[in-house]
Amino acid sequence: MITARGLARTFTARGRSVEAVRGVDLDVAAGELVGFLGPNGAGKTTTLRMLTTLIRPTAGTATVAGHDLAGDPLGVRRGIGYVAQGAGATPNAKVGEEMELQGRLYGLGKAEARRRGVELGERLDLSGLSDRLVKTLSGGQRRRLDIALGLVHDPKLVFLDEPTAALDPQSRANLWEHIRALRDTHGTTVFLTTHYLDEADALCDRILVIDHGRIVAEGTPAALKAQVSGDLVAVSVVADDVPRAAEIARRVPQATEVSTEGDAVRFRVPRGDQALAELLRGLDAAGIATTSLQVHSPTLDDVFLTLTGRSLRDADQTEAEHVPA
Ligand SMILES: Nc1ncnc2c1ncn2[C@@H]1O[C@H](COP(=O)(O)OP(=O)(O)OP(=O)(O)O)[C@@H](O)[C@H]1O
Repeated sequence: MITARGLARTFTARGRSVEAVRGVDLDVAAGELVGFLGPNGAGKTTTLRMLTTLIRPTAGTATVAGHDLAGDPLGVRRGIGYVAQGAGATPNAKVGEEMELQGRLYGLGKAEARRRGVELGERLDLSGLSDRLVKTLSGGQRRRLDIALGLVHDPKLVFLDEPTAALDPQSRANLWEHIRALRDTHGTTVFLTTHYLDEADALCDRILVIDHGRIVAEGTPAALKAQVSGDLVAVSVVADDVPRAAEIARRVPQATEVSTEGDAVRFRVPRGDQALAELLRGLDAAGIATTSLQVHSPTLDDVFLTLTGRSLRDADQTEAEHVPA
């Protein structure tokens, strides 16, 4: 559905050159729900704007929804939906009118545009709102309307730029359901940007992590997290037993970074759940009682930290501090 090779974009602003995207390779298959994750200023929106024909790449090639980006931008535009950040419904228009207008802009007849508006309204929980002014909608309803407008021509591929930015947790969870349904019920390929770790983790089949205009990691959320040094296992025992417990931990297959602190023994292992059984058997055989046991799985932030030496949250902070006023 998307293939991109060496996609790059440099901006020149106030005599200064900014390499926003520095050679991105992407492959997205039909029916995938892919997340493009990175801190503010990483190059997510610029990549999306290139893939949706809104800006031209400085270098690289891409095929999007079966059409060559440079050779057939109109074909790309017909085949995709794009829901931009803070996307575009007119505040003083009525919801129903806005949907119908969008359908007409895509060349649908009046009756067909109206029918399509009703159908999308039902799909995105907007039924009963068609006479409401856009500006009176809640944040969640507004985002669902933006998505409905992006789907009016029934694209097989939809790009969502920060779809849940600024929504409260309940509206975000609700929107995730709708985004999942796009793929699960309608087979739509979804490519979305986010800088929310939990969103990428909960929603996406596959994640591409971008930083400073380059893709630094790619995989399923589980595979990415497994790349990090693994789960952290912590076991507490009676203080006198700590040296023996540490010895038993060292014998757990694939255990690394075994350390002790107070009454706790900690180590890393690829699969914490499996290691736990092994560890408990060893402790039991040695007659050592445990007072607590914990397994911490790595987060996507740990992945980013391992790859870049910075936390995603810190990176966001750093970028935010550099945004000119
Ligand atoms: N039109 C432009 N002119 C100059 N620089 C730009 C322009 N658009 C983007 N940039 C710069 O390119 C870099 C990447 O920006 P981009 O908007 O793609 O990041 P992003 O990952 O989408 O961030 P956010 O999460 O904040 O939307 C930033 O340094 C940004 O300031």
